[in-house]
Amino acid sequence: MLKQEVINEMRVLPEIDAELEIQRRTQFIKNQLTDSGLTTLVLGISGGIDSCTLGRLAQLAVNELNEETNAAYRFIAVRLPYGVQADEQDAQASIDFIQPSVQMTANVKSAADAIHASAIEGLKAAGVDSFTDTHSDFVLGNAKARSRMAIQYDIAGLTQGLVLGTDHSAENITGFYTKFGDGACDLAPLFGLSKRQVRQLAQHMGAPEKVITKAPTADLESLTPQKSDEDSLGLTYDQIDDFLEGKSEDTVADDKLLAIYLKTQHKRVAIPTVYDSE
Ligand SMILES: Nc1ncnc2c1ncn2[C@@H]1O[C@H](COP(=O)(O)OP(=O)(O)OC[C@H]2O[C@@H]([n+]3cccc(C(=O)O)c3)[C@H](O)[C@@H]2O)[C@@H](O)[C@H]1O
Ligand SMILES: Nc1ncnc2c1ncn2[C@@H]1O[C@H](COP(=O)(O)OP(=O)(O)OP(=O)(O)O)[C@@H](O)[C@H]1O
Ligand SMILES: [Mg+2]
Repeated sequence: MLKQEVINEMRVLPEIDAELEIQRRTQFIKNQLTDSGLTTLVLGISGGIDSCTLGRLAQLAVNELNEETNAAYRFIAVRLPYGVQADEQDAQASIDFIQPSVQMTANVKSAADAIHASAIEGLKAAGVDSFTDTHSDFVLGNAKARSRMAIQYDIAGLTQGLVLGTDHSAENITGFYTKFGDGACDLAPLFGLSKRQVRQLAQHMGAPEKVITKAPTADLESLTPQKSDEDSLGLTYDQIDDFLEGKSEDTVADDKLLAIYLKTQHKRVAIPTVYDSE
């Protein structure tokens, strides 16, 4: 039955030992970095709980590697605002908590605006112009996420780095990320955790309370700044987490979630070729 198949695919345990998950995922990051022969980890720090948690795990990983070897591993925490960000203080609180080897800022506004304006201009010149302001703003939101991805890969290229991704199972199951934007990365150390389990790890490591308890937001749409993920999805993270942890008895929410899962399946599979349909 689909529900159980999806639960199995998402790998979430009903209960976790936070300390063990921290050690296991830190070790995974260390292994990926040493196996790659590279020296640097790169991650955008938004002010949300996912990047706060993974940023700290990344810093723990490089701290341990530097204690164990003579090499100089580092974590670069990247602020990637689009113009001025409303929850900038939360991003700064995350950085204070993470204590990254390096912190830097790259504003994505000019890159994202240029990509979107070029597309609109070209389409209009070709006589295709039937999109509303709301639709255009939504698509620009995805250009922001893809600009963040491009900048992080630029930084990784310049610094012998790997790009980390914050995708966890509550995000993976909903496909609630931009394809080849924040969905693109070299490793996804939070996969297998529900949203409340990500918060559990953050709490255990001593992350700032205001970041742990804040409402998750993609914050991509300029017309609706700081819109909550739950409003966008029409589901609460408690409903998604209960499903993932095998605890949901809410068949209406389960069906809604499964419909979202099926609709976003193209984001989770390898790029199709002719051989997939033969
Ligand atoms: N059936 C199909 N088979 C193969 N490809 C398919 C497809 N349907 C769409 N596509 C392709 O995928 C594209 C749509 O995907 P995509 O560009 O991702 O766009 P889309 O899924 O429409 O939007 C991304 C959603 O993720 C949310 N998001 C994004 C980033 C971060 C976060 C966050 O929580 O922080 C949330 C965002 O708010 C929005 O609701 C289409 O333009 C098309 O190219
Ligand atoms: N303004 C930003 N600055 C830097 N990185 C960003 C920014 N916005 C998004 N990102 C990157 O994209 C990722 C996906 O965003 P997402 O909103 O899912 O995670 P989050 O903000 O860390 O946590 P939450 O989902 O609770 O808001 C972030 O974890 C971060 O790495
Ligand atoms: Mg966010």
